[in-house]
Amino acid sequence: MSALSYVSGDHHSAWSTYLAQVERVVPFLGELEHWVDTLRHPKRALIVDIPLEMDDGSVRHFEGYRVQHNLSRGPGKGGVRFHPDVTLEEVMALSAWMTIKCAALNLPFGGAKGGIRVDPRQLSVKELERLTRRYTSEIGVLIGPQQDIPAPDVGTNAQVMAWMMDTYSMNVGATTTGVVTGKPVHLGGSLGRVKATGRGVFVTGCAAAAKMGLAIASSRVAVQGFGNVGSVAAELFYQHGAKVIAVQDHSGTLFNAQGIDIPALQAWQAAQGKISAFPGADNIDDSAFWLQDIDILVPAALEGQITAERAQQLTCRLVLEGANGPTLPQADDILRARNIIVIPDVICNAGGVTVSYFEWVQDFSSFYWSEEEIDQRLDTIMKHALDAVWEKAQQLNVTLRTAAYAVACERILLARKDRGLYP
Ligand SMILES: NC(=O)c1ccc[n+]([C@@H]2O[C@H](COP(=O)([O-])OP(=O)(O)OC[C@H]3O[C@@H](n4cnc5c(N)ncnc54)[C@H](O)[C@@H]3O)[C@@H](O)[C@H]2O)c1
Ligand SMILES: N[C@@H](CCC(=O)O)C(=O)O
Repeated sequence: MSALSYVSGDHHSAWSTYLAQVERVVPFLGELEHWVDTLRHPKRALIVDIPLEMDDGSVRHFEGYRVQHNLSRGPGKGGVRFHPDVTLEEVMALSAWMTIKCAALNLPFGGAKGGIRVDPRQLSVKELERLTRRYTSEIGVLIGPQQDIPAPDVGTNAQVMAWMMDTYSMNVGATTTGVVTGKPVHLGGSLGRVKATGRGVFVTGCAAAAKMGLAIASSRVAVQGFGNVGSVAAELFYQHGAKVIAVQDHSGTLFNAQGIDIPALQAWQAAQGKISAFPGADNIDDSAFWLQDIDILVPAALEGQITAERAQQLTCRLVLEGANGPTLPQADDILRARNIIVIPDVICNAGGVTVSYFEWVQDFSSFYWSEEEIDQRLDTIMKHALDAVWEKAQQLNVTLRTAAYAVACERILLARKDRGLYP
């Protein structure tokens, strides 16, 4: 294994977490181990400077990235994150998790990710549009409907995707809907995409709960992150009779032992831009979130949230990783020792990229599917992927994460091997 010169070596970074996860699958790769080093090397990493004229006339510079981790199985695919903590190493890890995710679901994509180190909440809509357009032009050398297809992630949404699509289209001189997914439906977006990730979390959660003999309707759930992923997952659990007793976002933590009224919280969040001070629950200390008496935990915010210490404290039986990389490797070991089942990010939150794949296919054929058709296909793919990984975990006697990596890495490395190395 060769270390990358541009990596910090920080053992708590998302990239370190990803590398540790790869390490755990190596004993199960057989002769494909010969190729595993390819997974430790992003194919391309672009750093861009984005000068932005602010509304007051001043100019600020922001750092942006697009990383294509692996392209062995198809064009790069993965979201764009706007967040003040974004770094190159984080984007590398997020792009690598996309490689594993797309292969675990058998989608014809490699893995990519992008981001800008910025707090989008501090920008006006016009500043955000200018920032997005300049970023899109700067990464234009890498993206394209057959090269690399961005999508939403933390801090971005359908509007940001519309600006990206429009900027790319202006630069190439033709409307190119297939360059990004997660667009508004009237601009070539797919029905079902907005709710797809949360829906996938719920569907895989139900399938896992059924295998464990855990009844959703009487379960107690805690959700960290109340954005695109967390709020939809919470809504589906609520609709199916579960009590969502704790919700946390960047502004604070809510608790209601009788269950929080999720539609009311969604309305509050939409109006306030945060969950804190919601009148239908108590505001509790953030650290208390991890101590509640629950059956199911849905981390749906950022990486590294389930530390070894928190893994010891959790009372749940099931963790559904809506977020990418929420569990540190040491915590994974503790959860396994405590018989807490973790449905890993690369399966659990794959509903989003799966419907992104549907969107990309629909854009190419200019033939659009009904929401019912999309939901049915999504549910089938998610359940099938979970079943395959569950069976693999039993066969190898490993966690579901390592089993998912075994399924995915076999596909990626076989593609690498058969494509060969020489130009
Ligand atoms: N959007 C997608 O389609 C998609 C698909 C798969 C995975 N994911 C992953 O899901 C996670 C959430 O993404 P999203 O699209 O819902 O983002 P989002 O921007 O819509 O929401 C993020 C949420 O996390 C909360 N948050 C931020 N910092 C926090 C902190 N320190 N503590 C608690 N909460 C905090 C925010 O308040 C917000 O509620 C990310 O890990 C992302 O990579 C997103
Ligand atoms: N950002 C999302 C969605 C990616 C996509 O749709 O391409 C993820 O992490 O899976």
